[in-house]
Amino acid sequence: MSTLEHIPSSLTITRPDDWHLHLRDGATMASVLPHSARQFGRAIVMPNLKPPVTTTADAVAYRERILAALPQGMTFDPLMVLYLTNNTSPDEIRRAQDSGVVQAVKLYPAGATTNSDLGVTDLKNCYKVLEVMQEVGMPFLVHGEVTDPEIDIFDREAVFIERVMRPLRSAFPALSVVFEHITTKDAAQYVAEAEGPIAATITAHHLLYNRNEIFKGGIRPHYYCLPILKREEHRLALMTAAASGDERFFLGTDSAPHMQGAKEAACGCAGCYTALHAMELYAEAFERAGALDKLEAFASFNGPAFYGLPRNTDTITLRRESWTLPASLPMGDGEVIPLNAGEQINWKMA
Ligand SMILES: NC(=O)N[C@@H](CC(=O)O)C(=O)O
Repeated sequence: MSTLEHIPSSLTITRPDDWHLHLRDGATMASVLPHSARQFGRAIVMPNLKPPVTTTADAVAYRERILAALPQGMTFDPLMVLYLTNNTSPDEIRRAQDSGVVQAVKLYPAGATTNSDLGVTDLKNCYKVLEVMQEVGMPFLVHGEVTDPEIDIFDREAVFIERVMRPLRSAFPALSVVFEHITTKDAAQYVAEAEGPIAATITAHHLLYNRNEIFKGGIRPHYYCLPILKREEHRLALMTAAASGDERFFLGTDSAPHMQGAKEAACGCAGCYTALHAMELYAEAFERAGALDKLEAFASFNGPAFYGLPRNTDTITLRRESWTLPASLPMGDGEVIPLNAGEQINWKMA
């Protein structure tokens, strides 16, 4: 599919799911929801609210707020996640499992990213909890970056594999782990080759861009996210993994809205907003890689297989049609600037 004549004018695939989404809460959530629900049947909803979603009761209440904010006529199944802290109890995991609402538990190493201050300082504090998760089959979603300030920001994921991921998985070999939003060839290779139940999500922006994008013609805060964009060799390895057909790799947008002022600031927040146009961006990435025929497995099959859920039964259609992204999106009482704001994009959700 390297030449234009081989590119289809439209693409109909099983409805995809987003296995890593920041919906936030309140008015922002109400604005994000229709963007995600238009494309995706379900999403793994990140728990890094302020305060974070640390209990089953919090997750149930958050899910109800999401469903109440869903526009009439739209369907969307929010899959809830607990935020692991040093104080999470094994009983909380059993409650979560019994609830049928909580699908996974998330590791935010303390200080790694947005709203991670209450995250885990040392995974050893959580071994009793991880034992129960392994026993009941609760997946562990891992933000895979060390927080050691001595480690260069571009190396934090690779160092995490050696310092945290390998010891974790040798202590809990039957624990299902999702290495969230991988950004390096090291992580792609680790996930492809590791033994046992492991998978990884990959964002659209890490498939499309390398770190030059952050500095093209000046500093461009809307391309700053965590884990940060890496070198081209890493982008290529991620694209190869996503298009390989390997069931361990699946779609997770990590779409993360921050208000314009919080990003365009002296110390701006990390996060790219892609919920508006995620499938269009993934289609663009897979088209450039000559791998449009691999998009459906990555977006719609591999995730449910890993989570033990059925595939969605309806479809979406993407047309190869250029359109211009809005320059900004009103959200709550502010504006969010989507990734590629004001630029042309070659695919359009029908
Ligand atoms: N991806 C980001 O850069 N930011 C996310 C947090 C996260 O997933 O790291 C956010 O919540 O803003």
